[in-house]
Formats: sequence, structure tokens, C-alpha cells
Amino acid sequence: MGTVVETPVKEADATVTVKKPTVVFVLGKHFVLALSSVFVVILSGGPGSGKGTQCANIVEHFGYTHLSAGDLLRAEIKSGSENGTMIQNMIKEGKIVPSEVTIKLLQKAMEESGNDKFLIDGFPRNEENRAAFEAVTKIEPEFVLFFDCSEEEMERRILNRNQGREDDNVETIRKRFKVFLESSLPVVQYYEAKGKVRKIDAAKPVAEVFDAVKAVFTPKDEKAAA
Ligand SMILES: Nc1ncnc2c1ncn2[C@@H]1O[C@H](COP(=O)(O)OP(=O)(O)OP(=O)(O)O)[C@@H](O)[C@H]1O
Ligand SMILES: O=c1ccn([C@@H]2O[C@H](COP(=O)(O)O)[C@@H](O)[C@H]2O)c(=O)[nH]1
Repeated sequence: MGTVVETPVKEADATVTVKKPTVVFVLGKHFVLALSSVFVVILSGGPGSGKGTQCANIVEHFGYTHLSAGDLLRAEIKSGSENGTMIQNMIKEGKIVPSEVTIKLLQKAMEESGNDKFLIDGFPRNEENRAAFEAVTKIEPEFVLFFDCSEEEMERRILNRNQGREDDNVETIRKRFKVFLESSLPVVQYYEAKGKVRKIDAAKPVAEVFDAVKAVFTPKDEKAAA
């Protein structure tokens, strides 16, 4: 996240003067100060709508760091962490892991990336995730890319995905669709009301979807010059 300065402070000595802190994380007794602003884009859309596929393209073309909340949670299970079994059970049921767990993983990945431009893929999953993330990190996304795709197409894609994911079966997929409609879409609507949603027709072939994504990321003056 650009320049990150770790400043150990005593509890009774917690006055820190910084010229332009944009993000302040408190980790135990360490204040971690991110001195440059971060640029965050959220990718939302139903399971299988193609968010991860397009993130790979955006990373390659625009130099962002891709943070997939689902991938971070799956890595946490593999690492043998104390939360692993809880996370695994939630994912099997298509349920939303407690905000605190996901936010800590996202923060850590941001700090370790050395970048200041992030694609946050598949988070926030509900209003509580969103409010907790903004309260803890003080980060507001620049915009939200919303991948619009029918359930029939998303289900077809997931069943062909072949990545051995435990939640890529018809029973869990249906639960994930329900959670998406009931809990995740309201987050998109929240950002829509703030004028931050950029809707993408995600039912098209990968290259055409990326053309639409590129148009969102390309500054207007560059578009005019092209
Ligand atoms: N536009 C597209 N047309 C056809 N297939 C696609 C398209 N985009 C992605 N796919 C394929 O669909 C599957 C799901 O895509 P991807 O993993 O990118 O979706 P996702 O939104 O990240 O899913 P999830 O939220 O479940 O992680 C993959 O096998 C991918 O190769
Ligand atoms: O912020 C998040 C992201 C994901 N989950 C859980 O993981 C699975 C899989 O997520 P993908 O985005 O499809 O990789 C999801 O169904 C949730 O169970 C989460 O809880 N919170």
C-alpha cells in the first residue's frame, strides 16, 4: 500500500503526528500508518459471473493487485488456521464468514502487496461486511464493477469450472444464489445510490466483457485520443 510505516507506540504515549495519513490500522500496540491514499475497486456479481476471470485481465493491463476474498478464505483453511474449520463449514453452506475474519485477511494482503491499487473481488458480501470494512479501514471504493449475468448462465459456468471447489455443486450453488440476491445485491444498491456502480453485461464472451471493463478503467481523455 505505497509507503507503510510501522510505528511502535506505548499505550500511554499514543500521540502520533503524521502529515497526511489516509489509512490508519491499529494492530495490537502498533499503529500502522499508510501514508499514501489507496484506490479500491470492488467487483460484485453472482457466483460464476466471471469476476475472477476479468480481474486477471485488469491486473495485467492496469497494474492492480487482485484480492479475492474467497481465495483468501480458502488459503486460510489450507494454512491450518484456528478459523479453518469454521470457514470451511460456512463455504460448504454458501454462508457469509464473519466480517472480522475476512477484513483481517484483506487488510493483511493489502499491507503485504506493496501496491496502492486494489481490486476487491467478492467482498463486501452483505451490508454488515460493507459497514465494518469502511469503519475499520476508512476506505471507500472509487467504484463498483457489477457483473450482470443470468443464474442459468452462472450455474452452467460453475458446473464447468472444474477447480475442485467444494461449493461448486448444484445444492451449494443454489444457496449461493439465494445469499447473493438477499444479502449482496443490497450492497450494490447502496453504492448505486451513491452513483458508484458501473454495470457490465457479463453474459457476453470473455473478450467482449473485457472490452466493456476496459472502457470503465480507461480515463476519458485517453478514450478521446484513441
Ligand atoms: N464471459 C464468460 N463466458 C464464458 N465463460 C466464462 C466467462 N467468464 C468466465 N467464464 C468461466 O466461467 C467460470 C466462472 O468464472 P469466474 O471464476 O471468473 O467467476 P467468479 O465470478 O469469479 O466466480 P465465483 O464468485 O464463484 O468465484 C470459469 O470457468 C471461467 O473460465
Ligand atoms: O467476503 C466473502 C467472500 C467469500 N465468502 C465465502 O466464500 C465462498 C466462496 O466465495 P467466492 O467469491 O465464490 O470465491 C462464499 O460462498 C462464502 O461462503 C465469504 O463468506 N465472504
